[in-house]
Amino acid sequence: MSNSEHKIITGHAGYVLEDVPHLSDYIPDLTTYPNPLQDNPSYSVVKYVACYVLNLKFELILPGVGNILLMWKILLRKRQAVVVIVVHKDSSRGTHFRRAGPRQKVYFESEDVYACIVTCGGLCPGVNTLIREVVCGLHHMYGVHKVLGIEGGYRGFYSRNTIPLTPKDVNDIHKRGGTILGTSQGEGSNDTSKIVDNIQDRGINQVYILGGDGTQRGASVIFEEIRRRGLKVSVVGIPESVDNDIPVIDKSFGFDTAVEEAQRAINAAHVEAESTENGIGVVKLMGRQSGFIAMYATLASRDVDCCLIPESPFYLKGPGGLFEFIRKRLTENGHMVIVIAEGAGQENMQDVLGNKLLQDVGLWLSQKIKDHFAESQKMAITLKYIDPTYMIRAVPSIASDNVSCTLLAQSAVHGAMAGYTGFAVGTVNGKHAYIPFYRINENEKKVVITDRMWARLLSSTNQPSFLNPKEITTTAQMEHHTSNDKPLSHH
Ligand SMILES: Nc1ncnc2c1ncn2[C@@H]1O[C@H](COP(=O)(O)OP(=O)(O)OP(=O)(O)O)[C@@H](O)[C@H]1O
Ligand SMILES: O=P(O)(O)OC[C@H]1O[C@](O)(CO)[C@@H](O)[C@@H]1O
Ligand SMILES: [Mg+2]
Repeated sequence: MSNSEHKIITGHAGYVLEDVPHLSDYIPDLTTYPNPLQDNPSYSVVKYVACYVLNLKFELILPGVGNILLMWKILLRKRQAVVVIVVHKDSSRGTHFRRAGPRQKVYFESEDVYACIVTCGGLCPGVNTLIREVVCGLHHMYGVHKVLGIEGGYRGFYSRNTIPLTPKDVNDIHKRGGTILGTSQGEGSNDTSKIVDNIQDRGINQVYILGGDGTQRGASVIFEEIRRRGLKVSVVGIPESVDNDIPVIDKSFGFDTAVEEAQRAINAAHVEAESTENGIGVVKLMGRQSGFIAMYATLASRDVDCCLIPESPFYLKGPGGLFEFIRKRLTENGHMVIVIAEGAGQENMQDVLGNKLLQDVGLWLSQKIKDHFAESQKMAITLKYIDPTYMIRAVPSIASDNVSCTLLAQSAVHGAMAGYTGFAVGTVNGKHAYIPFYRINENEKKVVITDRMWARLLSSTNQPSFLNPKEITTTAQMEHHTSNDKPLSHH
């Protein structure tokens, strides 16, 4: 299987499984071992033993009155139980991914596993939790005792010291923000060949890679090189984006924490704004390419009068423009809060020659508002600008993200132990799945401004959409294709 080839299995009723690579694809006659979880007392009490997600076989299609029933029979080894999964007609079509979870057979003996963890790219709440849970998952579920932390991102493989990681070492790291391993950013800041040499020389056979889009592209290249060399090494990506802009997956870990933390800035802006006559609070939030943080922080807060995101262009002057709306809201309420994602309004920030100005959009907008109301001299305003950018991602993750990270780490460990490789873990339509790297790396997820969620936001703030009906139709047509890309369900 070359880089350009994907492992795609098709079935009846338009069923497509976009599968992930497996060590046995390129290494013949690998020995398998019973999954040690079968003797784990914690799992023995699980009634339905569905923790063993067997490699499902498509068995039979029954056309029904409204639905086509897809029946998958899973013979559970331990209890000989039969589970039938029913999938509705529409969801049986389209793309499916392999369900994450422990398998009956593993491809590594516990004492032979030598795992490593590396964290790259920008920070995100929850990274330490993931490190902790990969270490603890390997240790407690599979009896793996050799786990190495690579310091300082990819280049740490060949230029930095490593740290042995035991459950004791990582015991309370999830209570801290950042990454205990350190990180590095920037394309081209690694050397794949040297990384794989290092993996090979050390005898590492499981590599857990935490990081954003660039990191996952790097993981894919490392996997390709490992496969080219025929090494028995599982490469697992755990994609991260505080902006929640990873395609395919439902939500990225750390996003909820960032939205929670953003509330503190919005609350402060609101307190400042309502304390003075015609007070305006402007809060700039993360999101260079997508406005999910700004949108969810606005929906959560209810104190926000206007939310501006990269996906929804806006204009300042004239009827339907931002200045008109600000004047109206100040007249009605006496104060207002504006949330702006850092990538919003780039189309406005050009010099007279049309060149892009590399400015802080929050500062730019604040100045424009001040200038406008100073010039018109009919309304004195007081504007306070808050920029909590890095504060919202440098915090420890909240409880719900800790749970997500724990489960993601466990899915990652189960996948590697089962011999899968070259995949990313993530939640798709509510279920953990093993997703091929090319799917994670194909594009960035955006807020779809013709979708219900943006409509809900507009109705909650009652702000202008800044779009005329013709533009809305065009946008809807363009976005129809992208929103249809999401897999409907999975294997
Ligand atoms: N296209 C690529 N191919 C191979 N490796 C890459 C690629 N892009 C980035 N990398 C590697 O991944 C590391 C992290 O990438 P990058 O700095 O783009 O951050 P990221 O993972 O996208 O996270 P964030 O966007 O949150 O900063 C880089 O330092 C580099 O080593
Ligand atoms: O300055 P850095 O470390 O690149 O990170 C900032 C960026 O990271 C992102 O969250 C993307 O992960 C952007 O929205 C943000 O501007
Ligand atoms: Mg990136």
